[in-house]
Amino acid sequence: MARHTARTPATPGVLTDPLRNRGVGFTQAERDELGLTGRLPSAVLTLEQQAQRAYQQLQAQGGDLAKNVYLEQLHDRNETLYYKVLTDHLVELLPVVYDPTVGEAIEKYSHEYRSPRGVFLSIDRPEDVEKAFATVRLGPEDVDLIVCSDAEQILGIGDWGVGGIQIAVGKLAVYSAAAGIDPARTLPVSLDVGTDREALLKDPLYLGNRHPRVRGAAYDAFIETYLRTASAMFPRALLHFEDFGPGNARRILETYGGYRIFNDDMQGTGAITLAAVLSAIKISDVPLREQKVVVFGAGTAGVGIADQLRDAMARDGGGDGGGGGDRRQATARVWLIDKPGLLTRDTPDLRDFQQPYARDPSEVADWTRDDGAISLLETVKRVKPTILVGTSAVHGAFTREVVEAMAEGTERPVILPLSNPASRIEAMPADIIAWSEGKALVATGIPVPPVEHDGVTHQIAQANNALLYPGLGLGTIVSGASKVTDRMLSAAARAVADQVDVGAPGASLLPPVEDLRESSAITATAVVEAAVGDGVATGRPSDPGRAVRQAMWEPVYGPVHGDGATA
Ligand SMILES: NC(=O)C1=CN([C@@H]2O[C@H](COP(=O)(O)OP(=O)(O)OC[C@H]3O[C@@H](n4cnc5c(N)ncnc54)[C@H](O)[C@@H]3O)[C@@H](O)[C@H]2O)C=CC1
Ligand SMILES: CC(=O)C(=O)O
Ligand SMILES: [Mg+2]
Repeated sequence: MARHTARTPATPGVLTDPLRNRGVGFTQAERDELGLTGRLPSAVLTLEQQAQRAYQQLQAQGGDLAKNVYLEQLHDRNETLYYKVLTDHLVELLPVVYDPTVGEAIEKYSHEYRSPRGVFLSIDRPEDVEKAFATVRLGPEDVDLIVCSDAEQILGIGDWGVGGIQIAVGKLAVYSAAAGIDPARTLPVSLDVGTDREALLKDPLYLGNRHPRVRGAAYDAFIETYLRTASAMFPRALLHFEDFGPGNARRILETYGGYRIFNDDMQGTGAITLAAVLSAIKISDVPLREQKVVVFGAGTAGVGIADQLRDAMARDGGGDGGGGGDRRQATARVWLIDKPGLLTRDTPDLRDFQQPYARDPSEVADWTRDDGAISLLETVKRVKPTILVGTSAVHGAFTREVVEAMAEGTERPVILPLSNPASRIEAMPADIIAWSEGKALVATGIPVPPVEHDGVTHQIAQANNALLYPGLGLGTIVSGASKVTDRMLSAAARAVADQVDVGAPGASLLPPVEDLRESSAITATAVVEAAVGDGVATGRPSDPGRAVRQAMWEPVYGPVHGDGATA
């Protein structure tokens, strides 16, 4: 007797395409038109009702990682609904889809994997780069933004191989939720060059290339193939680089400056830190040119920050930040500390980007050394810095002694433990504020609740590049800027700082996350104006503020598109 296998009817394409799917949000007429008759329960819900249900389901998840996984599944099912939930609850959900939970999602990627999102490019098949991009079926005018990562230095948690796709996904979610960049016009990309993490290489479920990281000429050729192909196929796209290792991040940015490229860890982080410093100056009254900056952790982010603070100090001294005496003087107001302690010209194996800041050994000849190294504490005591930046991913590096020495050396020390995720922060704000007796002006990379001290509520600004790069990206897209210039970065930093009122005691140094959409629009407008001023804009809107707001996508159901439609 013939055997009959029960068959589930095939799901219509529109229900499996997250950009078009609305599930029970489709009206009866739309269901008939799209061939969905009888394929959904009878009720029709509004987007608001669907968002309520999704939010209830989200609350039932046990813990932030489970919430992240739930939201990613929603993202893969119905993108409009995902962004509706995310934007309606941005303060609560930003830490779930982004920093710090995204770090955990990346570590567990191969085990929590449900479905692919993004474009996976493998160094073992560079000839497939064009073919892979062709599968997204988007034309040259259809892509505004691509975020890629090779995942060598994810946040402060190191090399996570193909799991790094989730940092690209998370960064794009912030772009769309915070700055209204249309998610249909964005692509997350994994550049899978292998991993040096033994545990991943040995994990039978690991989903990436199972070999050590490829370096040298083959790596460079792969990056070049990516850049050449992406910019030829999608010439309007801004190419955002995220969480590359210190050896590659800056080299790629400098080598390929001719492309429309942006390194978030260097440029975005530098600009948001400059914004926090500009706000702090309004409180401390110490002019920018007189600041003294110690950076602990002189890698991609640390030296990116040093460069932007240095250029801003040089401009404040009367220069253009581009060269000459002011720049030299500003450089001399920055001290870098890395694993060997304070970096001096005779420190072995200095990286090329650290060299400009390395101190003259004669200047520190009588400073105390531990095992030959000049410590952070000794540097703080000697230099009396006004600003201390942490980008080392060393938890607890800002000890009580260090914070007390900062507070002894200057009236209102600016202390910025910027390392992510929470397990890597150099010190918690509650400690910094207590140890400095309420004097320190603090901002952190992760979201931190306010701190009460001596009758003052200190709002802790989130100095995470996410508070700046969405507006910067939107301004770059709206202006059609051919590159991201230094002036666009400093305009973004100023625009962010200008939104802050530091009049009240304990005021935050940066705008709050709940205002991120409005703040991003203001930042984007300043970026468009700077792009026009710098002569790199290819579009010149007569009213930049209006053009920015008109360009911002919102999560609402628009016209429906049947199978075969591209929108
Ligand atoms: N708040 C924000 O927006 C951002 C924060 N970050 C955070 O900054 C941290 C560093 O990130 P990247 O610069 O990309 O990494 P990186 O690897 O390029 O830099 C880290 C640097 O810290 C140094 N370091 C490690 N141990 C040290 C020690 N014991 N003493 C002194 N220096 C030490 C390393 O040698 C390296 O130069 C991460 O935690 C990351 O999450 C990075 C980008 C943006
Ligand atoms: C925020 C960010 O880009 C980082 O921690 O790497
Ligand atoms: Mg990063």
